[in-house]
Amino acid sequence: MIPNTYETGAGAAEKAILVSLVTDQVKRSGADPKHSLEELVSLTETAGVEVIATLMQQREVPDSRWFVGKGKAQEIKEMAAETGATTAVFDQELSGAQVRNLEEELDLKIIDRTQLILDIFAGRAKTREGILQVELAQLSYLLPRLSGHGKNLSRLGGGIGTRGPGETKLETDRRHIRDRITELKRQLEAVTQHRTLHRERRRKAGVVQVALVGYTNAGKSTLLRQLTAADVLVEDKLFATLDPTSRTLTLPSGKEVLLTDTVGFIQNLPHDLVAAFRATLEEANEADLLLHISDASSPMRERQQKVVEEVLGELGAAGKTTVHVWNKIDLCSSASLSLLPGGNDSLRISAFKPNDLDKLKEAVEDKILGGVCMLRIPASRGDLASLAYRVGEVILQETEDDWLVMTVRLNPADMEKWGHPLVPFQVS
Ligand SMILES: Nc1nc2c(ncn2[C@@H]2O[C@H](COP(=O)(O)OP(=O)(O)OP(=O)(O)O)[C@@H](O)[C@H]2O)c(=O)[nH]1
Ligand SMILES: [Mg+2]
Repeated sequence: MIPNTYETGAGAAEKAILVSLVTDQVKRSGADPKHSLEELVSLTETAGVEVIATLMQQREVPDSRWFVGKGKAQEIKEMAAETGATTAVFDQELSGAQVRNLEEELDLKIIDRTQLILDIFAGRAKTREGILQVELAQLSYLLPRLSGHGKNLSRLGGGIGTRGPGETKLETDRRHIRDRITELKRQLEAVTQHRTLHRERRRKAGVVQVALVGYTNAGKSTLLRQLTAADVLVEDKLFATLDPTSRTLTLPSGKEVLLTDTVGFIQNLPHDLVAAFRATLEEANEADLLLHISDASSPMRERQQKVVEEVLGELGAAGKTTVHVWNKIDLCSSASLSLLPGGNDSLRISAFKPNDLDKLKEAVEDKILGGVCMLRIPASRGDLASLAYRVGEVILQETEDDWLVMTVRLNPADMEKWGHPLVPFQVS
């Protein structure tokens, strides 16, 4: 039902004009509209569509009918006629009525930023969970806009914005879509439960979980690949990763942790979308340690870091133990590096430098393995001894009569979570 290719159907690449309306509200949001528009160019190209031009307009508030002003709408129309563009992509969310009005007036397919992101996600989703999440997000987006799509969608055929629920579904009544949303939520719940059980099992077994989180294209999958030799997709495209992948990472001490790659974040990610991807992002929420990866070479690096922190906050993962990692420093000038925000918890690396990877592993080790303590365990309790090995770094182990005396480096937070059986045996 959801094709995985970006073919336009017509053979030649679809051409689009990108439009950003800078309203007072946009100005207040803290996002830089110029950078946001540049990001929209990347998103559009990721969706396999050629960008013909970008237009910006300043207005206090959007026009209720056309979103942009009438003059700007005319300009888009003329430009499309000259260049053969068939689509206009807007950087801000449009109402159903605005989409309909613009489609009729401009005779173009009208897409907004959210729809474009959803479309890319639809092309990326591979696992059952991913596919369910994307469909849920698409339907939640479409429901309030059901009347918004006019004749143009069917006339123009395939291409961006037409993937997913499909026309026949769009024509069915809202009730039908609501039922489908309920059903998708139910199915997702079942998949999520399965994932939760899996995670619980890992936790009980004392497996330390580390999640790579960060803005899209920051280098999370590259790091998973470099650190664990995992065969994961790395691409200079936005949202290359949609489904979480986990691999075992061996730390310098030989201790093993589970490292998970997650979906990237982006600014103006609609709340509905975040909610739909909650199940996937739970991986981040449940991790013992977060590696927050940022692209140090991006002109928007600080804004991107903030966006990620905001989304983590929404997910309830704000207070988690985190290592901030500035990646891609090989692409930074020394001037740009000198302006990079520092702090004790932040590292500067290039994912392609083996020394930097070692630095990162050491930082993970330091965070996970805390202070040294001594455990006195009855020699008969092999289960406790192996738990100690799994949750910490055993520095020394000796036998005294019927006791095992172990010197172990344990993280207090980890002990609190799953080291309970060891607590009565801690002697110093
Ligand atoms: N020069 C340089 N490029 C890097 C570095 N790390 C990653 N890249 C490149 O950045 C691009 C994006 O990398 P990914 O690992 O796919 O990024 P991601 O964070 O997984 O992105 P999403 O899955 O889209 O969220 C790729 O072209 C990588 O080769 C680095 O340290 N230096
Ligand atoms: Mg990725």
